[in-house]
Amino acid sequence: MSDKEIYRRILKFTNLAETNNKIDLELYDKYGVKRGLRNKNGTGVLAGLTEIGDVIGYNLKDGDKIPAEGRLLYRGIDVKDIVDGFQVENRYGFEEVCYLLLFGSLPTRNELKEFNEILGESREIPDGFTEDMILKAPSPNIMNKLARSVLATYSYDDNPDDTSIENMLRQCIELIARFPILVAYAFQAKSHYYDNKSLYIHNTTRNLSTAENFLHMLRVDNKFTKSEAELLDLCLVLHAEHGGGNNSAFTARVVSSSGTDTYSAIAAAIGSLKGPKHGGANNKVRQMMDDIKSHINNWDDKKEIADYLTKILKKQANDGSGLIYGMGHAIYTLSDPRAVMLKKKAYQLAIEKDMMKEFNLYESIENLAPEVFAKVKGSSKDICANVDFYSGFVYSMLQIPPELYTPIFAIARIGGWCAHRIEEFYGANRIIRPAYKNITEPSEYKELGKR
Ligand SMILES: CC(=O)SCCNC(=O)CCNC(=O)[C@H](O)C(C)(C)COP(=O)(O)OP(=O)(O)OC[C@H]1O[C@@H](n2cnc3c(N)ncnc32)[C@H](O)[C@@H]1OP(=O)(O)O
Ligand SMILES: O=C([O-])CC(=O)C(=O)O
Repeated sequence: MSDKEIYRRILKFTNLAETNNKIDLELYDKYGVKRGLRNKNGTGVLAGLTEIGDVIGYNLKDGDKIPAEGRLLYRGIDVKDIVDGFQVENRYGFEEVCYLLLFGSLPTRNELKEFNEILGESREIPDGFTEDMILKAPSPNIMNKLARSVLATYSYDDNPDDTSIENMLRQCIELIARFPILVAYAFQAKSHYYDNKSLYIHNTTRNLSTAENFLHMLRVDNKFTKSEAELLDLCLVLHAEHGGGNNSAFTARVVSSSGTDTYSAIAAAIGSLKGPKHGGANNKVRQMMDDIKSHINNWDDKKEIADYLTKILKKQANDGSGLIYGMGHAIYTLSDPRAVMLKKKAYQLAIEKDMMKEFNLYESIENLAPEVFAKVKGSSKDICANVDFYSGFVYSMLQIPPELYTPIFAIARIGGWCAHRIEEFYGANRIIRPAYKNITEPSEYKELGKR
């Protein structure tokens, strides 16, 4: 059968699939179902307890949501204080944050040293893995390759299904240590096999920080500056964790709750993070900005920008999704503290690199989007720039290519996912199994000839 014929038949089935998979949105109200596990006022349905991350975006007064500036706490400590703490001591912070997320308290100097040494030792990936699992099976998408590499790791692990806490911790620490390598090699394979570039497979290092090691593996000449590594380290710290309800952590928790192995749960979380409404939004912001730049004549003309944002919201421009990527959040209302910090960095870098024209365009979009959103959608929902809005701009100034924006998010978030897996497994210890109400009328099976 020709491809054309297959396509024609699929189109026919598409109409059926479309017609038979629509659920009348009013039924959600009728049966009291919380669509997207969200309450009427936009707050999330309470689905669990956690001690890992706390995301604060509003206050509740008599059941009403009162918008507030955003705050993010890791194990009860404000992420801003964590950042100030390691920066003032002129050291890297990501490993300290992973320790905090996994074990629940800040490490002493000696504990941090021991933890860093284990991470360094765990970077070594199994013999033959790079050749057989990465170079022989590249992917045009690094997140896809990362998920497949995590699943493939199962068959290189002598004890993959042992869910004792010590074995799970070993697997988690190895994944935290190896994500930068898996991402760097997946990127090199993609560049070589899909983009016709030379292949660079640099050996990993033991004594460098996670951020330094990643830049070392990524750059053709292994070179990077201290300030570049510090900037990447800050990005990793800011992306490491976001509570139990964010889509990828919740995915890791749902999958873990069935009792399955670490690799299955983490591969599923990677799949979630890849989505354009979650971690994939950072690359979508970059594509949207390219689209906006190519359609707007005067980047200083606020009306022209607002008109184009209106078109985006009406699904008449950009990718037709109707979304202004990098804007809006399920919890934050007035501000996402990570976006505030990344914006400051973006501003400093824009001055240094003579990119203020571009920075100003980002800022205009950030400022105009909420009012255009309110006007077009007739919604009183507060939307602010989220972590994905300025991160790509920052990465671009580190000469990091766009296809690595979301994988870098994963290199950071593996810390949070592992903490949530362990907490779900040992804290909650119940298979997550909500209910779905079936709303179809019962019908009879008919013989093939009588349909
Ligand atoms: C790391 C992260 O995951 S941060 C988030 C990254 N994602 C993005 O930047 C993508 C753009 N933003 C969004 O899609 C949303 O703001 C989300 C998914 C992040 C959060 O959404 P929520 O706050 O839960 O809003 P919810 O899904 O209830 O949407 C309410 C309405 O606002 C719309 N909306 C929310 N944000 C946006 C946006 N940025 N652009 C256009 N419409 C938006 C929704 O499409 C929906 O419209 P509808 O009722 O017509 O279907
Ligand atoms: O909390 C969310 O819904 C998404 C988010 O910002 C994150 O996971 O970092």
